[in-house]
Amino acid sequence: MNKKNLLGMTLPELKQVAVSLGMPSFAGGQMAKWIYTQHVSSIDEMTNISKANREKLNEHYQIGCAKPIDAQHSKDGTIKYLFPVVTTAGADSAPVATKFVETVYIPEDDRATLCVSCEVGCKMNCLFCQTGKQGFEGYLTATDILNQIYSLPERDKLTNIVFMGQGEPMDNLDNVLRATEILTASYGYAWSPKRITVSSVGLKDKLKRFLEESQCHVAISLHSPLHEQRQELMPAERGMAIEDIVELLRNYDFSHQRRLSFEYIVFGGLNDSKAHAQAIVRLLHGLECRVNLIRFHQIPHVPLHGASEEKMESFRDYLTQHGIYTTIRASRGQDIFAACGLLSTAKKKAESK
Ligand SMILES: C[S@@+](CC[C@H](N)C(=O)[O-])C[C@H]1O[C@@H](n2cnc3c(N)ncnc32)[C@H](O)[C@@H]1O
Ligand code: SF4
Repeated sequence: MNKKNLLGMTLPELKQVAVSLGMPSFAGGQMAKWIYTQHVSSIDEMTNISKANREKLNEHYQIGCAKPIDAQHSKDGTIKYLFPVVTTAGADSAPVATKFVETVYIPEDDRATLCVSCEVGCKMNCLFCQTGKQGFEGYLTATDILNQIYSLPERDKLTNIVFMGQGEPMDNLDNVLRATEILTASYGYAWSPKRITVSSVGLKDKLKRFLEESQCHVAISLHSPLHEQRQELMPAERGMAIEDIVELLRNYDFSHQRRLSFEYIVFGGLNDSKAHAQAIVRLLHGLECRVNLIRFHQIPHVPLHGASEEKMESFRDYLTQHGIYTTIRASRGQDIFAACGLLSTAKKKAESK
């Protein structure tokens, strides 16, 4: 019999588990503490729950955590981990297979960021992204999203989490929302939503739901302010155009705690002209946001190249001078293929056998 995972359950669900096994409902609160505060790896470690009750729990449930099976170290301190995950065919479907995802730990002077994955591969097929080239291989459960944090050797050093690994968060929204709820709930990790950023290409209806149901920071992958060109780079533009994404975002408040940013890979000779910068200024006019310029990380068989450093700086300066605070994001972990858009576990299954 497949045991159910406790990691990824909300407090009401843990209480429900307790009651269903004839335990008092407060045992659900005890379980939440053991899991989300103590990070136990087995039910037997929950020592304030009686042995008889732990035995009952063990019959049907497990924690659901799993250590990374590989780690690659970059010369800049970035570490890329390979986690086993049990994918599902749909948000509520039964497990289908064990696959792998990559998770990137990025230490800096005063912070440590974890870039987590929410899918194996991705359906969105952006022209410039290695994960997109992998194709879609399955949704991660909330257990497996949270396990990337739970079982991370540097877990206690983390200051920030970004959903910028493999997959499109809006395409696996139920599980992403469940994970962010547990990360921010007082019974869970009790993190401020200000420490979590969810990055998306923008999917119709899903983005709206995310904006309404979460308080986490939002990053939108922009890459071109022009409909035709964005569509060529990112097929998702056909489902939700950038103008509609921006219109939707205008309904929410980003002037206080919650931050909105736009990510923009600067491709040489493609989207780095003054006309592009002007179009971005027009598109984002009056919206409280910032722009992050990203260096293109070259992937095989794609006829795109990154803009020069000089071009990136003048693009940044133009936007900043026209009222849009713009920064150039440092590339991290490029030597171990851990930088933005380089994650792929297409071959990992075969290699690990
Ligand atoms: C891999 S995506 C994951 C999150 C989400 N699916 C998205 O696209 O926003 C994270 C960021 O990496 C960027 N990215 C993808 N491929 C890249 C590449 N080859 N070089 C630099 N950035 C890339 C994406 O555009 C996005 O802004
Ligand atoms: S950039 Fe994001 S949405 Fe596009 S293919 Fe890569 S992971 Fe998917």
